[in-house]
Amino acid sequence: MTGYLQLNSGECFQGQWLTSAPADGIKGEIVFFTGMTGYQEVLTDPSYKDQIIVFTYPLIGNYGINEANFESKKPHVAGVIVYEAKQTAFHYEAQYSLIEYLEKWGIPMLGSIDTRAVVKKIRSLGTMPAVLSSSENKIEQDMTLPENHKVSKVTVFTPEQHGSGDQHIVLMDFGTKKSIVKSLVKRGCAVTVVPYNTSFEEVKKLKPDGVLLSNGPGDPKDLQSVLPTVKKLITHYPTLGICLGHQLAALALGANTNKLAFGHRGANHPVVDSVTGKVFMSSQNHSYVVDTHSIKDTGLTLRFTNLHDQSVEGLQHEKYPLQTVQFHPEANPGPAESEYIFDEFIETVKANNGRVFAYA
Ligand SMILES: NC(=O)CC[C@H](N)C(=O)O
Repeated sequence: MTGYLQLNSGECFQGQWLTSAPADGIKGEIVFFTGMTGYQEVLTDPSYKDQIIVFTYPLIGNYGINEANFESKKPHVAGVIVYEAKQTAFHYEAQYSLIEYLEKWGIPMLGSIDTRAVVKKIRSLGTMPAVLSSSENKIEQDMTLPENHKVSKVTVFTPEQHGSGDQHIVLMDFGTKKSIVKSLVKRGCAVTVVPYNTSFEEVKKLKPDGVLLSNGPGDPKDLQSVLPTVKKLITHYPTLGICLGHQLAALALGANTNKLAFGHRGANHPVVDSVTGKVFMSSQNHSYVVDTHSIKDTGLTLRFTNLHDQSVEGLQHEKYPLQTVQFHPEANPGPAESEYIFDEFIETVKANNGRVFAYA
């Protein structure tokens, strides 16, 4: 059955539904992911909440969907665009085909789309609102995306415990990926995942040895209400910020964030670490970046830089034991070369030895 993708810039692409067609048009910000594999992790990463995702690799779904690689309990994307998707999964661990999985969750997937042409538009005009619908004529004129608080839709409602060990990490959940929790648990940490709006006093009662600010969807500036708490956490506990968590740490300390034209979403973004002098490939999924110039006079120092566009990939602080990264050290999808960020964090936490410091 024929379906259409219409971009806010006016172009309309005709394709074929690979799942049931959505009853009404599906609206979302259109973004593209360049990795060849890892679609299961992308679909279930809460940072993609309500976005329409274009997979640039031309054949998606070969190995199906398994039980091991979910990044959260369900898919969060609004819709999926591919050139071709496999009807049947070819992998011994596959539980569903990609099509069955999306069908189960009511997420529409449109195939036979010239994804290269779509990506070229997004690359030149930037990410934009888009609509998926079944009728060319029914396409909506009003492409404005509704204002919604995405983080409150993907955070846990009550604290959750994972793992056990001597180091207790409180994970502020702005839409965390399971791989972040796993990365801490496998290093012998007890992790308490708490709702994104948990107060400093509540976190303190949990007696953390360290705090992790998670990834998550949307514009970091929509989360002004949590910035005072984020600042207090950074000034009292060893802290690691990942992606949205990195952006929130920067905002809380007085730096600024901007929106990139079309973001970084893929599994092979080169980043240089100014401490080791080494370059590694990183897994990325973000639209916003910390403005390089804005870190001046904040006490923040630049540690990681993106080698494609020189954008900020990670920060430290002159005084506080803070490390932030724009990329994903937990990988999934993508290379695990930057996992050492977790090792460093645990070392910092251990060296701090449970001390609750309070910097002025
Ligand atoms: N993966 C993330 O945490 C993304 C952060 C933020 N929502 C952005 O798009 O920049």
